[in-house]
Amino acid sequence: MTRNVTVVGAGNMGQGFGVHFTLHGQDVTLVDHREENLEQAADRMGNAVEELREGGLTERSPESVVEAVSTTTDLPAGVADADLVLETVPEDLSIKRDVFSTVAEAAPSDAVLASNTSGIPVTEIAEAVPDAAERVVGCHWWFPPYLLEPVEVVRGEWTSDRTMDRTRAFLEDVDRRPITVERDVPGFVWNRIQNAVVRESVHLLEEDVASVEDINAAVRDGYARRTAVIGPFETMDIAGVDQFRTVAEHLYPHLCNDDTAQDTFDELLESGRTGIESGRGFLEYDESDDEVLRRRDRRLATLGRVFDSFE
Ligand SMILES: NC(=O)C1=CN([C@@H]2O[C@H](COP(=O)(O)OP(=O)(O)OC[C@H]3O[C@@H](n4cnc5c(N)ncnc54)[C@H](O)[C@@H]3O)[C@@H](O)[C@H]2O)C=CC1
Ligand SMILES: O=C(O)[C@@H](O)C(=O)[C@H](O)[C@@H](O)CO
Repeated sequence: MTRNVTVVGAGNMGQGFGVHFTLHGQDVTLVDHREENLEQAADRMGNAVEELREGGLTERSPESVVEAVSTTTDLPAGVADADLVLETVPEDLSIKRDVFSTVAEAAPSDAVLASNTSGIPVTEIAEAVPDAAERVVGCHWWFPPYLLEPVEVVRGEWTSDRTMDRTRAFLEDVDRRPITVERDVPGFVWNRIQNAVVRESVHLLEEDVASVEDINAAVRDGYARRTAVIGPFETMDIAGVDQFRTVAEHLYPHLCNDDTAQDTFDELLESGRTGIESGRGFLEYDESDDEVLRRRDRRLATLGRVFDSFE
C-alpha cells in the first residue's frame, strides 16, 4: 500500500528512510531546516542505493531513487499531504516538541505522527500536542534503517490502539518487523540493552581490563555474532538456565552501574575524536566516513543474505 510519508530530519537516519521508503513503494518527502543537509542527503542516499545494488538487494539506480524523493525546507508544506510523518531530528525533547507542534497543525488530521527517538518517552513528546496525542507513536529504527529489520513501535500514554495498528501495518508494508513496546520506558527495549553493553564496554576500557580493539572484537566476533543467531534467551536455554543463574549471581555485583556517561566520552570529544567524521573516535580510521558506512552496509547486506538463507 502506497502512503505519503514525510520524514522530518535529513541526517543519518533521515537519509536512510528516504532510501528505504522509496525502495518500498512509498511517496517520500524529506524535510530539513538546512538546504545543505538536503543536498548532502541526496549524495548519501545515492551511495546507499549503490551499495544495495552491489549487494543484489535492489535493481533501482541511485539516480532513480534520489529523484523520487521530494525535498523541502518548508515543514508545514512538507507534511500537508502526509499519511504518516516520521520525525527524526536531534535527540532533544524541546526540538522534537517544536517539530511536533508544527506538524500537528499542518499535517492531515488523521496522519500518524511518529518519532524515531532513541529513547525519550513518547508521552513526553506527545505532551506538546494534546489534541493529537492519540496519533503520536514511537517508531524507533536501527541505523541503517534499510538493512536492519526490527523497528520498535512504542505506545505513549495517549497512543490509540488504531495508531499502534496503523504503524505496525505500515512497517509490515515496508518489510520491517514491528517490536511492540507496551510500556513507554526510557530507551524502550534495545537501546537499554545496547547501552548496557556500551556502559560495560567503556567501563572495561577505563579500568584497563582490555584494549579497545579487543573489547570491540570480543563483542563483535563473539557475543554479537552468537546473539545474532539465537538471541539472549535461547542462549541461556542452550547453556542451561542454572548455568546463567550461577554466573549472574557471581557477576551482577561487579558489573558497572554508572548513572552518568563516563568521562571517556568527554575526553574523546574534547580531543576532537568525534567518530568517523573526524577519522577517529574510540578507534582510528584510514578511510573516509562514506567508505566506513559503505563497508558497514556491504557487510550487513552480506549478513542479511546469509540469514535469509536460514530455514
Ligand atoms: N544515528 C543513529 O544511530 C540513530 C539515531 N536515532 C534517533 O534519530 C534522531 C535523528 O538522529 P540522526 O539522524 O543521527 O541525527 P542527525 O543529527 O544526523 O540528523 C538530524 C537532522 O535533523 C535536522 N533538523 C534539526 N532540527 C530540525 C528542524 N527543526 N526541522 C527540520 N530538520 C531539523 C538537522 O539539520 C539534521 O540534518 C535522533 O532522535 C536519534 O536519537 C535513532 C536510531 C539510530
Ligand atoms: O544504535 C542504533 O541504531 C539505535 O538503537 C539508536 O537509537 C541509538 O541512537 C544509538 O545510535 C545510540 O544509542
